[in-house]
Amino acid sequence: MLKKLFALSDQGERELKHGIVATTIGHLCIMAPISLLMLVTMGLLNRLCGETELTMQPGVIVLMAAVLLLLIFITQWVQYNLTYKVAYEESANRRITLAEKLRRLPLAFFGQRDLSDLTTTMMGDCSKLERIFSNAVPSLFGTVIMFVIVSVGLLIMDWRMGLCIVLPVPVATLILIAARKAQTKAESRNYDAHRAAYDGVQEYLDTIQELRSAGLEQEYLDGVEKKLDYVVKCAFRNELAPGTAVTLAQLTVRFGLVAVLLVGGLLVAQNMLSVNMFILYLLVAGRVYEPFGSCFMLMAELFSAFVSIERTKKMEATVEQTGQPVCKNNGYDIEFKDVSFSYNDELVLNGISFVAKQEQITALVGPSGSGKSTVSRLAARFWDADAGQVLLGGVDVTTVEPETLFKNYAIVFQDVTLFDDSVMENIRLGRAGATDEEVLAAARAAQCEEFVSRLPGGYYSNIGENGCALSGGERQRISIARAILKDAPVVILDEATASMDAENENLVQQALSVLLRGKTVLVIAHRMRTIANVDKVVVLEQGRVAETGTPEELLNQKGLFYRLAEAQTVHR
Ligand SMILES: Nc1ncnc2c1ncn2[C@@H]1O[C@H](COP(=O)(O)OP(=O)(O)OP(=O)(O)O)[C@@H](O)[C@H]1O
Repeated sequence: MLKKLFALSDQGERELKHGIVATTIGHLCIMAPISLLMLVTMGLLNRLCGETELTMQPGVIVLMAAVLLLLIFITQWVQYNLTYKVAYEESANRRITLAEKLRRLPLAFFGQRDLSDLTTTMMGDCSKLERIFSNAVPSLFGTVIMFVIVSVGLLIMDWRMGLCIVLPVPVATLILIAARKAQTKAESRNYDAHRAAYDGVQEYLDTIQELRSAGLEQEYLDGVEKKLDYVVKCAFRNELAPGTAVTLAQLTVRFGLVAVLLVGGLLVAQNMLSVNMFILYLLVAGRVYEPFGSCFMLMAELFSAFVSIERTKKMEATVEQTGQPVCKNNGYDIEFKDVSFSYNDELVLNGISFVAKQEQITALVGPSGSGKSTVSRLAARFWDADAGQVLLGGVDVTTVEPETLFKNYAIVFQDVTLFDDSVMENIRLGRAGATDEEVLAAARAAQCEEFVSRLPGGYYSNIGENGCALSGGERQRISIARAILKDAPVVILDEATASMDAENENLVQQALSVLLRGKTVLVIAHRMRTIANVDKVVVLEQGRVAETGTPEELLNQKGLFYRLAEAQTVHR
């Protein structure tokens, strides 16, 4: 039950149970001094009443107190060790499991969740659960179990006085449960507000150049400020809901002591209860609610943690991309067989069929938004098709584990991602373990030499966050060098040469044409110049294949391809 409720591992559940047992024993030990207090009080009362015989020797009482203190220390030490161990280990495991999960998720998942959402789940939610497991859960369960045991004893000894002590606790718990819905709502709203503010600040920093040049910086900052104000409001409301409920609950349990005083006094006056029993219940009532003070607060914290647990569970439940660890392909033809695909229920590819043959360059052409990039992403199983099949050398790509499949592909994306590292390491990303000489050869083939020689440290120069120290064309050449280094049998070029000047583009085209020989190449290019020498063109229009053929055949057909080519000639 604990495993399911708190999304724990088997070991985590086991250790949490041990922690709960230790906490319960700890709480019971804390209750034990009441019996000692009772003995001392009764001894004092006897003395006041003139009796000379001691109920218990002072030495025995001191010894018992020492034993109890030792017991309390041991149980608390065990409880502390167990609960903190389980909390930190579980948290580390949870983060590793989530990271592993992310590795196996389709890219579609990242399109639906933004970065701050994922970061919050991986870091924020995990930290929150760490706190909850080290603190709230064992203490909460320990307190409840201790209270049930003590309550049974109290009810057996005197059910009337027992009820006075027991009843306020379920009433206080009901108050907290009733407030839970409002608390969960406030917690979700608070989370969304934080995320929106985080996104706003992040976007502001990412787009500061554009905002400044458009004179919109102040306007944008006003928007961010509003989001931050809303965060303050939400955070306040988020504290208010559980705060009110916890205060009410704590007040309710205090009525237990009042009830013991009133009912007990009345029963003693009517000779229906002994003074000793009255004192015992008074002592118990003064002590038994103590753990509940912090417990109610922890309960409110636990309710809020359920929102984090749900988010974590949701992420863990996302369907992974699985498949065989081997790809038994026969050659490297890429075939699309009646493939359809939607982003968020919006159909963007509809019954796409074509073959991109090995040792040939196949160009995907079409107006903006016609689905070219989507086709290339499906070819490498970044996403899985909703219907139809994508085959690599006759093997359905959905039957192969993505990591195994990716080994066959070298991809040059439209948006190049570079790391805050040297040129050398950024290129080496194409093939981990490549020697410096191999990296340099790939860099030269991609025409990087000219701009790298201008950098102060050459290939060892740091290029800043996402290559901010480089121009668009230079970034793309690094990306091409990566692909050259990887030397994979299938190459996908997504607008690979878009940011280069004519001179550079020609040089890179030369390098690519040598590299691409004998490979299956799928190239997305808007410029007709870049596809003049391709073997086959697949023209897309609104997610369908409009035409296929060689560039000459399509020009002669005078269809969409011809019109696109014409339009570019006119506009050049
Ligand atoms: N991650 C995404 N989420 C939702 N819709 C998307 C996503 N990526 C693309 N689309 C939509 O899918 C359609 C096809 O996009 P795609 O990028 O494949 O077209 P394209 O032909 O490559 O366009 P372009 O030439 O402008 O790059 C477009 O309508 C686009 O808005």
